[in-house]
Amino acid sequence: MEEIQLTDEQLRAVTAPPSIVQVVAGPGTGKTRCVTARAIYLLSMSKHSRILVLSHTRKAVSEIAKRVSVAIPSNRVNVSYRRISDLSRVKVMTLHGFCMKTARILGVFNKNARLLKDKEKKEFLKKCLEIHPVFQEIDTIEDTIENCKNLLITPEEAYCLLPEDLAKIYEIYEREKEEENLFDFEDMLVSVYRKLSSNHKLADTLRQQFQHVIVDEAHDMNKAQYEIVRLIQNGSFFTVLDPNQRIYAFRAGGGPLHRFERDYPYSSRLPLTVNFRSTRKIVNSTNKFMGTNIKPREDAPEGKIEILIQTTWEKQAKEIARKIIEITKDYPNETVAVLVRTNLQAATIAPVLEDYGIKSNINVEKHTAAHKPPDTPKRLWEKALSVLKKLSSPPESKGNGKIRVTISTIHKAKGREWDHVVIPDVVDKLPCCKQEREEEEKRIFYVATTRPRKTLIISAAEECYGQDTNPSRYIEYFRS
Ligand SMILES: Nc1ncnc2c1ncn2[C@@H]1O[C@H](COP(=O)(O)OP(=O)(O)OP(=O)(O)O)[C@@H](O)[C@H]1O
Repeated sequence: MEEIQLTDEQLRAVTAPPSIVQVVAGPGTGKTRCVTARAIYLLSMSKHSRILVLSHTRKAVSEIAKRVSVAIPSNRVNVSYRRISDLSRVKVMTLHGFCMKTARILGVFNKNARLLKDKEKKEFLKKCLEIHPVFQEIDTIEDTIENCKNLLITPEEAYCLLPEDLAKIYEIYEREKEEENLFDFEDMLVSVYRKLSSNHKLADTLRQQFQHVIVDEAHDMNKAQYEIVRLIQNGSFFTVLDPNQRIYAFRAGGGPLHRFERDYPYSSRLPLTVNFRSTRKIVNSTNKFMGTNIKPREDAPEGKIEILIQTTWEKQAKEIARKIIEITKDYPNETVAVLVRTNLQAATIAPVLEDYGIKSNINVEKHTAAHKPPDTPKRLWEKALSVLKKLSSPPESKGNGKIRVTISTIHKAKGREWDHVVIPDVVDKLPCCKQEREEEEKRIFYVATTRPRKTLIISAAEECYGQDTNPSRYIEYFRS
């Protein structure tokens, strides 16, 4: 059993009366810690209450579930130990998992309906494009349809919002899918929302099931998810969020953020102001970069930030490998992560590290797939692939084979932390990467730079995947 230590401001959030509470706080300030402590606190308040904790990723869900199962609250929180031992009253689920389960309970799809898996979806969409050709990249069409559904926009409404061709293909996709008795991932959200919003009795039954709803990382909820949670919460609704870590806008995430205050005008908004994760230097630089004012914890060490600039991508990758060997020699039991924007970066850096005896656990996202990104010219793509081959040339020095690092996309790294973090390819325009809007790119970089506990290494090359590049302007904020 592990006691959860809480500061005064964390304690205030955890023990706020069960009503509508929004904890708005920066990275490393203990939001996830508060989610865990709040679940246990609510569990202890009544022997009948049931608590639903929702998060976005399976990793986050298993982490919260693990923490809830081994945690006891700080002795400053008055709880009944007998009550908190009944963990069956806390359900920790992903938002998608919850919607899937609810869809099944509500019987929103008929018995023979089949889920259209991601891989099949593209093939299915191609068939629809034979009925009505649209001269756009298939990925763009797929994203558009997905986003419409996440925003609860019907095909009829899409005609007022999108170019006619895109609205038409959305309409055809929906029609053909229904005819073939198929449904996709987003249908689960849309159908659950429609069923609950049109049948108040059903929504009421669900509301009786959980007396308290807690949502972690609420800044990445899309409209469909937000509306569903709104329909099933019963007046005790605790959310934690950081608007500066909103990195799923490209999938319509974060849209409902501004709705919260309007929908819940009497909610309590509680801040957390101290970062417990990172060194002073990291907290101060990320503050400067994002214009935030988060305090480092009192005993935070000064720490260091290193900037590496190399002439070529290959030299950069080798320098990163050497740095990792150096770090793990000094701190053999500490964790190291290389955080990237794209699957291609993960695929290209892993073999270089391996040549140096560094093994990688790769954690990439299907939405940043390593297939050719839509706006990459064929010539550039071939060059990028040839980089992969060239990297098999013998390196200068080998590691001892015992070093392990995590290579993760930044999207998969949210909510996580490591002792040492390397961010490669911090350039103004990364080739082979479909860049998001400036503000979103900034938030993505912010998420990456706020993951390390001790060392942050920011790296760039003047040539990436065969293309001339400039080190990003972002780097200036991290120089001493
Ligand atoms: N009161 C505290 N005392 C000591 N350590 C703490 C305290 N609160 C949080 N921490 C530690 O600080 C780190 C960050 O906490 P947590 O992951 O809960 O932050 P977060 O706000 O969810 O971060 P992010 O938004 O960046 O994911 C963790 O290692 C956690 O154990």
